Amino acid sequence: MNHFEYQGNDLYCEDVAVKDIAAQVGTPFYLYSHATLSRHMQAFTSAFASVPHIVCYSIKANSNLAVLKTFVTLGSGFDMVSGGELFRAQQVGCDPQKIVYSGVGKTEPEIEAALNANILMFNVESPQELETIDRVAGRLGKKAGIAIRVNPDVDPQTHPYISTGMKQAKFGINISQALEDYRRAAAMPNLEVIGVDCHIGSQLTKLSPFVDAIKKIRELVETLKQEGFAIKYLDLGGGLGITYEDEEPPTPTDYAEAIIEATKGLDVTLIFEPGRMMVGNAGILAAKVLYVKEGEAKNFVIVDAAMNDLARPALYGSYQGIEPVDRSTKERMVADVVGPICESGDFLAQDREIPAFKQGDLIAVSSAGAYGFTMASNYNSRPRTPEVMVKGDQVLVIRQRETYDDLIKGESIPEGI
Ligand SMILES: Cc1ncc(COP(=O)(O)O)c(C=O)c1O
Ligand SMILES: N[C@@H](CCCC[NH3+])C(=O)O
Repeated sequence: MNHFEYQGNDLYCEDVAVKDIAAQVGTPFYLYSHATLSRHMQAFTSAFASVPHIVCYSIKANSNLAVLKTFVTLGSGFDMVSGGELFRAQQVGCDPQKIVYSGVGKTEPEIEAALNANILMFNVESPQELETIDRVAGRLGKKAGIAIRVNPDVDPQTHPYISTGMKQAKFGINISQALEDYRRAAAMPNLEVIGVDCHIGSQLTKLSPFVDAIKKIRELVETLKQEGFAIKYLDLGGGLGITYEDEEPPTPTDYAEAIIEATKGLDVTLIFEPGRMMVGNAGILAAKVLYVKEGEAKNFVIVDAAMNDLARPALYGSYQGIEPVDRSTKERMVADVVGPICESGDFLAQDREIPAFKQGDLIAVSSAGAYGFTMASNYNSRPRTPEVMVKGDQVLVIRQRETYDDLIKGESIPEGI
């Protein structure tokens, strides 16, 4: 359920017509519904109400400060993966004891900043990282709370680029080696082993990979406890999928039931790092049709948003819905929806049956709230889009459109060239 619905022929976000926002901010723009963001967070937390847990929203999915603040206000913590994300978390006043830090390439300055911020836990992804965190913590006179990110070698049955929990992946430490590394960590003076972590991939539409991973991890948690490790947290990562086209992912309630059952008796606080399911269907990318070109082999609807604004179709061949902002046209056409970028991979949809759009029409690219703006670039020197949040009848511009001056910020022309 989300709050993008038609009233008559006009697409609305909550109480505001999308066309009115386009008139105000121009196109293209990202648009998020505050009510949908809140609803998703509440659905997730209430599904786990019966067990001790912390929700650490995964910043990378959508890192706009207003989105982060919305979640913090509802009690969320964060899963972060860089110094930049820590900075964002601090800007919105997140409780550092609800921050976990994942990622295979944490630098010393980033580790130092996270220790100084007093975050809850580092999800450690390699034996060398253990040593580095121990050294940096020693230098600062601090103890670092750590979990090892365990790679359980489970197939998440998702796109290979976003599958992380198989042994071919760069992520985590193989489950067969994890116990040994836990023992090594226990001997390091500046580390405090407090958890076990696992994240197997993104856009999962079945429960079985989550459950299979937990079965493997459970054994490790039990062994660690028997050996005297004080494992307080079991971080199960994110990964719950959403409907882009016709997928039927588990609901938060189904997911919670399966997880609660699979972790029964472990006596730990569960940590979750949901990203996509919180924000994906809470956002659209709105764009305007520049040209409709009828070709011999294909028709093209050329819009003013492109792969630099929304990379997912170009990067993963992924499906994003294309909806009219005014649905009064009943005629249909089959076309590629493409942007102005000079790449043949610059498409938002291919061979798609869509309304017979005309020059000047507005389109909504649906399910664009996750990994949309956060993966945008300035390729072809295109200023990045504004981001707008609607809350009831309020239109809140939460990021301005970039200017040409923003594009060249930090560049210089050295004398003599
Ligand atoms: C460590 C980690 N946690 C959480 C997430 C969020 O995943 P999702 O957006 O699929 O919920 C990701 C991305 O897949 C991740 O790499
Ligand atoms: N960027 C990916 C998800 C990456 C998940 C990161 N851990 C997507 O759009 O589907």
